[in-house]
Amino acid sequence: MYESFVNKALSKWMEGTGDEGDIVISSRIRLARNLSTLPFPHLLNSTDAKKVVTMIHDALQSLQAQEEEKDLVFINLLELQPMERAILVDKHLISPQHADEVAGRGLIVSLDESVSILINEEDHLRIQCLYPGLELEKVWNQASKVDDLFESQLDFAFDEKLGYLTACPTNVGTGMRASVMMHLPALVMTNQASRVLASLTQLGMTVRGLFGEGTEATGNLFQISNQVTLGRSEEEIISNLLVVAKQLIDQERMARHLLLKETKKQLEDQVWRAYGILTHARVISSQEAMSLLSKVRLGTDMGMIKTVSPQTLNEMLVLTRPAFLQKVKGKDISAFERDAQRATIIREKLLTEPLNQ
Ligand SMILES: Nc1ncnc2c1ncn2[C@@H]1O[C@H](COP(=O)(O)OP(=O)(O)OP(=O)(O)O)[C@@H](O)[C@H]1O
Repeated sequence: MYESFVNKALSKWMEGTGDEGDIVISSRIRLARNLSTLPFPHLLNSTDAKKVVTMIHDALQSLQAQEEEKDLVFINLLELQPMERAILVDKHLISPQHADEVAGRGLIVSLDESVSILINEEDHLRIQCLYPGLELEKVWNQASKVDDLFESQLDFAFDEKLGYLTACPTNVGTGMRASVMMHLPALVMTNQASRVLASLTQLGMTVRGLFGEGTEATGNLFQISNQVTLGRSEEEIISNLLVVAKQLIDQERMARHLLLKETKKQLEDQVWRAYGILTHARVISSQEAMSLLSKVRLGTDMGMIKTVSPQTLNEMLVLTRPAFLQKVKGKDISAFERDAQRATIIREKLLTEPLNQ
């Protein structure tokens, strides 16, 4: 069953749709929950870790017996090859940490891949919901529904004063991290990104790279999320993030406008050079591909390139990652072979979409 999740590159969050979809790639809500009867994952022995997985799997089966959440699928991560788990990371269905240590861990995913539940990652349950565009309320409604369903079957660790109890004290309270992944190339090109993003910490926000905590921003993609989970309601956290996201969208739009007004030719040159390299290169590193794809995306959003769809660009975020390239070849390949395979995939994808100037 898990094959369908690793065979296709496209997940719902990459559809390139949703509110402000030209700047906000995706919105995510993650809820951290723990069973009241067992120690947190970092203190679990392997027998108890298996017990947690079984209890959550049983809860899912009992929900399904009541005709609830029929499209959720349980996946035994031990059945997957490391390369297949890496694909789930690239699709943002699991965190890099969850792919590394798989014994005593589990995963539940919805068929459209908008919901995934990580079992025994940092907490017993990490319920995550992902949608394309700026759709925080929609993701919150979905995450909250899944949370309620599992809470109807399981006893979650909860304190009247503190709220939900979590392995890391920074998540106590709502256990919620709300985040938006934003494409901010014009703020970077006009040298405003570092200043603007640094100021977000004063507003209680964290800025992370493409794969979350401890990862670099690449391709001008930034993940912005709430830092505080305690003493605020879920709705407050979401509305604060929404305000911040909207301000960033305005600033990015202003920077795009400025680039168009003052340096239109240079901007067009950069966009078309990026398109030219991507459609002709024979060998390309992941870093270079990400940076050029960001420019093509900007050119698409600003109406310079008319035929490349946002969905194709999002899909390439996964298709050009090492794990997927390896999967396409069906065997382990060297770094050089990966770079060559990446160039071929990008060329073929971009050139099948006829060029319109
Ligand atoms: N808006 C988003 N769109 C797509 N993927 C996201 C988004 N926000 C986070 N992710 C992905 O979710 C995974 C986990 O992200 P991150 O480490 O930031 O949060 P977390 O693990 O939920 O929180 P914490 O660090 O508090 O434990 C990463 O793979 C990251 O890329």
